[in-house]
Formats: sequence, structure tokens, C-alpha cells
Amino acid sequence: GGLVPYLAELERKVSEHHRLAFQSKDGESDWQLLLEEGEMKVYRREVEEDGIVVDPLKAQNVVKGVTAHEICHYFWDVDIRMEWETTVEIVKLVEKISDDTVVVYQTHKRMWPTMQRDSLFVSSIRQVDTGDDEGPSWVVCNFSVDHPSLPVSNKCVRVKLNIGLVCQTLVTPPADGQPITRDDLSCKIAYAAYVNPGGWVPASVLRTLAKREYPRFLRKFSAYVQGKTKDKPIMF
Ligand SMILES: O=S(=O)(CCO)c1ccc(-c2ccc(C3CCCC3)c([C@@H]3C[C@@H]3c3ccccn3)c2)cc1
Repeated sequence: GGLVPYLAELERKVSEHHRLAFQSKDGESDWQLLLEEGEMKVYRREVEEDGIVVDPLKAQNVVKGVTAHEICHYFWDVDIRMEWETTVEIVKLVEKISDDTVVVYQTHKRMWPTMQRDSLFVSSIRQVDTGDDEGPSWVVCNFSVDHPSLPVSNKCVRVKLNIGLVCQTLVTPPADGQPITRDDLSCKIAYAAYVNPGGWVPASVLRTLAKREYPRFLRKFSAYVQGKTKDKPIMF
């Protein structure tokens, strides 16, 4: 389909998110700590492009009792997105490119006083070898594409996004011979979001919105996955 050129870009973005995920931010001292809550740390850089706020966001968290595969699976699975994503109105699977790569269309709830936004993006899940002794990472990358069947509508402003969720499973080995239980598991998460609102939004409005909504999403989504998996066999 018309998406073949995007598949090369997708591979580049997955590698980039994986490379940057657990890299310490010392190099980029201009990250502003927005919030620190237990293991969750949320940072942002203040960036404007042509007067439009496009602040990159970076967050780390550790979620107990779940694996990297489980966190990435529930983040990627379009069918259950509305169970945890409270800021979108419509989620539509536009095209299934492969078992781990789909094209998704979403409308985001209108945030007064801004115009409603929509997004059209490739969403891909995969395991990436990390090369260290912590075992492989699981990665989900969502990034905007143009798609012939979803032209930009005059009702919504199309955002441009590039999102990376990179996760690693941490296991504290149980007493020898004991099977691993969820009490021995946690998942280290690195979330990166670059969202261009696609049109002018007052800087203060967007920055307040991001400061509230990203931590809310990380809290709600983490708790959602813990709830969904607690009585299920562990998905490594
Ligand atoms: O991680 S995901 O892939 C999850 C799949 O849904 C994702 C997360 C966030 C967005 C997103 C889309 C639009 C907007 C704004 C732009 C102007 C008016 C709305 C924002 C701003 C940053 C604030 C925000 C942050 C989190 C949640 C909602 N709102 C974020 C898109 C995708």
C-alpha cells in the first residue's frame, strides 16, 4: 500500500526511541522536571516552532507486577484503547499492515478554547534486543502519517505526533526453584512524546494541559494494566 515509505521511517523511529529511552538526560540539561511522584518522573523541554508550542515530553516510571510485553501490548491494542484513554473520542483502526503494525485514526476531545484535534498514525509493537543483561525491551512507536483514505477534515486540526514507549521487565529471582510470580516482577517504562498541535494553541493553555494530562495518562494507564493482568498468567 501507500505506506511502504513509512515502514523505513518506522524502523528508524523505533531504533531512535530505543536508543534514547534509558539514556541519562545529563547531556540535555534543559529538561525541566515537571513532576516527581514515587518512581514516576515527568520532564519537558520548552520548544516552539513557528510560534507553535511543540514541547517534547519524557517520562520514566516503574510499574509493579507487570511485564514490558504486557505494558506495550495494552498500550498498542486499539480494541481496548477506550478503556484507559480518557482524552480521545473516536479510535478507528484504518489499516492492518501486519500482526504488529497498524494505522490508527483518533479524534481527541476538544480542549477549550482550542479547536478539536485528530491524529492519524502508524502504531507498531515489537521486541528489541537491548544487549545488556536486563533482557530485551518491548517498544511501541506511534507516529503520524498521511493516508489517502483519511484526508484532513475541516472539523479537526490534524496533530503531528511521534510517541515512543520503551519498556524493560525487571525480575527479582524468587527463592531457587520457586516459579516467578507477579510479586517478583516490575516494568521499567520510558515514554517520550513529541506532539505538534498542528495549529496555534495559546502556550499557557497547551503547557497547562500537558502538565496535567501526561501524568494522568501515565497513572491511569499503569493502574489499568495492573488491574487487567493481576489474575492472568504472566505474558513475558
Ligand atoms: O501516547 S499516545 O500515542 C496514546 C494514544 O492516544 C498520545 C498521547 C497524547 C496525544 C495528544 C494529542 C493532542 C494533544 C493536544 C494538542 C492540542 C490540543 C490537544 C496532546 C496534548 C499534550 C496534551 C495531552 C497529553 C496527554 C493526553 C492528552 N492531551 C496530546 C496523542 C497521542
